Amino acid sequence: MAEDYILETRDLTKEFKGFAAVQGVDLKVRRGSIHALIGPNGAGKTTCFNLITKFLQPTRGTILYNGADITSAKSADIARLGMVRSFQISATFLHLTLLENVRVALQRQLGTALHFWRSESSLDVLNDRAMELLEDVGLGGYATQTAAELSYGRKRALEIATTLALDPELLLLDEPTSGMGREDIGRTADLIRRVSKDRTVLMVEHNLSVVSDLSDIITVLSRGEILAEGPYSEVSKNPEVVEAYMGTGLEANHG
Ligand SMILES: Nc1ncnc2c1ncn2[C@@H]1O[C@H](COP(=O)(O)OP(=O)(O)OP(=O)(O)O)[C@@H](O)[C@H]1O
Repeated sequence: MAEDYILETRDLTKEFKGFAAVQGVDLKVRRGSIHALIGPNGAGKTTCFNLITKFLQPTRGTILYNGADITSAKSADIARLGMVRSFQISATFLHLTLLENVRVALQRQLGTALHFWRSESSLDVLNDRAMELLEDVGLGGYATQTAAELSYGRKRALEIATTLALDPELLLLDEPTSGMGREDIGRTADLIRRVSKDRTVLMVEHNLSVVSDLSDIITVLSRGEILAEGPYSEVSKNPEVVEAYMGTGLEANHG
């Protein structure tokens, strides 16, 4: 049976003044999987994400989403197609409550459905859905607090709730545990596992313990190119990968 890929890149390449930050990348993300993109600093992970989400235009190559060529699509079109990148914390409204923050995200998604706003009961529906999303990310008990009052880890969870409000089919997570302490890392990993149940997750993540726990498939980038791909058990034993990570404790980081 043919594999079902939600996202595919072919020969994806981005050059900055002749320097190839991403070169000839053929990435295949299987529907329903948690797929991690890892690699040493400067490997091209962020550039890849920026290309996929159309923040950057590739120098050459093709990007297919659900089989459709989105290489020339606009960044704003991508979310409508079901591919959503986790918001940066700066997109959170600190003076609003958590419930209001999620409601804003839901309203954004429903923005064009004007008829929806005509009835009072539709606002209740919105509140109920916002509450559900907060509960999904473990923030049900904080709904009436302002975002400013949250710990760093919980702000990141709120960011995931506002992202889920857009009901993504493919969720792109940008270093979801960066800057977190051990407890928040564990909570975030559980959250990612939970929200991945009925969607695909592609994440750039530096914490290899999180990567090994969560990922079905790992793509290792090095100097803009794919160095290895497979489950963590294979990839972490690959001598080229170990060498690329030399001194960064690829094995030591695990567990
Ligand atoms: N706008 C740009 N102009 C010039 N060079 C760039 C630009 N963006 C990225 N680069 C270069 O491309 C390479 C890949 O960068 P990128 O940020 O994609 O790597 P990364 O794997 O995300 O690294 P990190 O783990 O440190 O975030 C780096 O050498 C970087 O200096």
